[in-house]
Amino acid sequence: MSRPIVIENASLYGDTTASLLIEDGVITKVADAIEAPEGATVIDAEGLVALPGLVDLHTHLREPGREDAETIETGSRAAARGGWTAVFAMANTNPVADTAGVVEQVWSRGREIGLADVFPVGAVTVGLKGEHLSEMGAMAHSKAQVRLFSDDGVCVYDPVIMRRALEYVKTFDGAVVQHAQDLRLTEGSQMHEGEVSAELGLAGWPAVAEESIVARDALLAEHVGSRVHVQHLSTAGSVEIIRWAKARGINVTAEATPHHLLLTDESARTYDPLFKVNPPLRTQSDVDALRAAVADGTIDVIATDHAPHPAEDKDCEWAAASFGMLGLETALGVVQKALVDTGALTWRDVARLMSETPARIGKVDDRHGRPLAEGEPANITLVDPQHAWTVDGAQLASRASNTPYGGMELPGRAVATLLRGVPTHLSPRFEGAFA
Ligand SMILES: NC(=O)N[C@@H](CC(=O)O)C(=O)O
Ligand SMILES: [Zn+2]
Ligand SMILES: [Zn+2]
Repeated sequence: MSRPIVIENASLYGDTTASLLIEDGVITKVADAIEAPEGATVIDAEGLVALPGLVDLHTHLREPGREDAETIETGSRAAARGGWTAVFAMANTNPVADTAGVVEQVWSRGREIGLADVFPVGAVTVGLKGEHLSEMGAMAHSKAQVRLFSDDGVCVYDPVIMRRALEYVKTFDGAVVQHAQDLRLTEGSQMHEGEVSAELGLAGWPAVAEESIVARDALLAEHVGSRVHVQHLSTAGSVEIIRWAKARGINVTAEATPHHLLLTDESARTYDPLFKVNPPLRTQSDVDALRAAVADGTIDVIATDHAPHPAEDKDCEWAAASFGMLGLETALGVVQKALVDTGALTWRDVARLMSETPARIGKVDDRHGRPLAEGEPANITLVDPQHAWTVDGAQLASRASNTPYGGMELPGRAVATLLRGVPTHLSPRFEGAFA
């Protein structure tokens, strides 16, 4: 049995101040003051915000196959440092996570490492090729209990395959998670299609390439009475379509990434491929629409799309570089900067967007995204909103260092993360307490 932990004077959800007692991985008491039991570790959380452990619905861990970019271990460590207690690992690995064997391997490796719960997302189609449905049922009934299926990296483009996938996931209450990108409209695309792409002479990626698929899939989900989740929403038009679909009662949810909530296509002027991402960074008016949608609940989740790439795939000219950027360790700070410090979100909203709702969509809300209350599993993130820090790609836990925020100051960060009462991340100020 581990030693009990007392977290004193934390600001729960940024609202009320309380102390928490944690015993055997469970929150056993929440009170104004708690007398520490014999042998307990006591943490002074004055000034810190306590949130339920964060749940990332969109992570790339790269294992198996691209361990030069990230492993389940380095990615789990990055997750823990970023305040995440659970991550959903995308299927675009090598081999692709399109069988029960691969998803079980990823799930078990996550358990073995123990720094975050790793929930594999299964591929919708065999090899992400978009032609034949994968063995979704076998993945759902494996010990990984897969509920989310995505060909992320590529769009499930064929409407008949998409329809069948939506019908199939209904049998185990799953969802199809879509990377909405019309393949024909984005052939050779390098960045958002607009004034900046025209000036820079880079091939454009029109907003309609995303919006047309979002609209199609909302209609397909309605037609077959199934559930669809749209990944990395990036345009104002996509927000309008999701708003319309929800008003119509369609079972659709959507996520936005921290980078689409902070950065714009103006950053492509640097020609630095660290800003090259799929979908591309859009305009300020798109960013404003995404922020408003996150605040009013049209967008349900903030997910990182943490996409590690080795230096050789980013230290090259823009057109040759891979799409994607790191996100796990910077997400909280970016969200605080873009949304909390600007007054758009409260910390309670952050708990909903980055823990409770992703846990519900991923069907792990019996374990994650739980209330900070007695009897609940002690998955807890302590955030220091005053702990400003300057991002340095070389200092991140990820094996890769492709962060677009290098040199940027972020206002706050996770200073402690507990997974079932076990510290998976402790900033230096707490290391002594646990020594
Ligand atoms: N987002 C990205 O730019 N890249 C992701 C794929 C994806 O999320 O579509 C990757 O796997 O590198
Ligand atoms: Zn994607
Ligand atoms: Zn992705």
